[in-house]
Amino acid sequence: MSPLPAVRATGLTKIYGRGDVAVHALRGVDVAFDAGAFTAIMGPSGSGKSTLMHLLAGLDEPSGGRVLLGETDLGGLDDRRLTLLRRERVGFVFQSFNLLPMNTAEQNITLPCELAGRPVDRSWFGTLVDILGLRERLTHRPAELSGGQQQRVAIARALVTRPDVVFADEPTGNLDSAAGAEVLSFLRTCVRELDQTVVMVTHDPTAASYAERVVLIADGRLAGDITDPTPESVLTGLDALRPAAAVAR
Ligand SMILES: Nc1ncnc2c1ncn2[C@@H]1O[C@H](COP(=O)(O)OP(=O)(O)OP(=O)(O)O)[C@@H](O)[C@H]1O
Repeated sequence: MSPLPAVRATGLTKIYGRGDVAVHALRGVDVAFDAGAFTAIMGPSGSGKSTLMHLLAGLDEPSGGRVLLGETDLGGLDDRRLTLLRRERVGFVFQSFNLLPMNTAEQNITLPCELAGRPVDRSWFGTLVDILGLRERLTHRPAELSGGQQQRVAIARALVTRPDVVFADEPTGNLDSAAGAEVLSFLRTCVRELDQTVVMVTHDPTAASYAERVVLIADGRLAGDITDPTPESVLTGLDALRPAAAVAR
């Protein structure tokens, strides 16, 4: 039997608004993300990537279909349970880092444990800090760190509770290409060496090539699946979506 995916969606639909102004952002998506894998989600602007990620992370409710985080059906959870699940079983990395400016790097990293009222697992914390190259930066505040270092702090923060899955939304969008490449290498190392699960939305084929798999979305539907992507294979996959996207509009 194959191991349970970290997160999966079946028949997922999302309609924003009603009647004439209704937008069908997702039109029936079936997709599973393996535990211990680094997957990128790509597709044209407006294809439904952010919507999919928000539904997978329990940040918004689907119009139809199901999301399962491990064995937990998110549809069966009330608001309080969903909040707890997001806090304890899901990690987030944003384009804009979202660190607390008055807190040190260490305080930013351990914040999710504080919010969950859980002790920090010091050995795991140490592993993360070493893998992410933050040992010498722990007493610095965000303003004293480079963009790449800030994003590495955000990655450590996302991983400190050992979540089932980390969702990264354009994690390199605010970084120059060298810092972006470094952050992506660190993310990949966290997946490979620490057996973490990362699902990343990106517009950048080079960023996507750091993942082990790229899931393509067009017009609210799954439109492709690339294993061991290269920037070239991702570009080819995206190019193939163009006519379909144009016809759909
Ligand atoms: N809150 C909302 N209300 C109404 N329509 C929305 C809302 N959020 C998204 N949409 C629409 O749903 C569709 C999918 O949007 P989504 O943000 O998921 O796409 P995306 O692929 O992430 O786009 P981008 O790459 O531009 O960020 C788009 O047509 C968008 O305009």
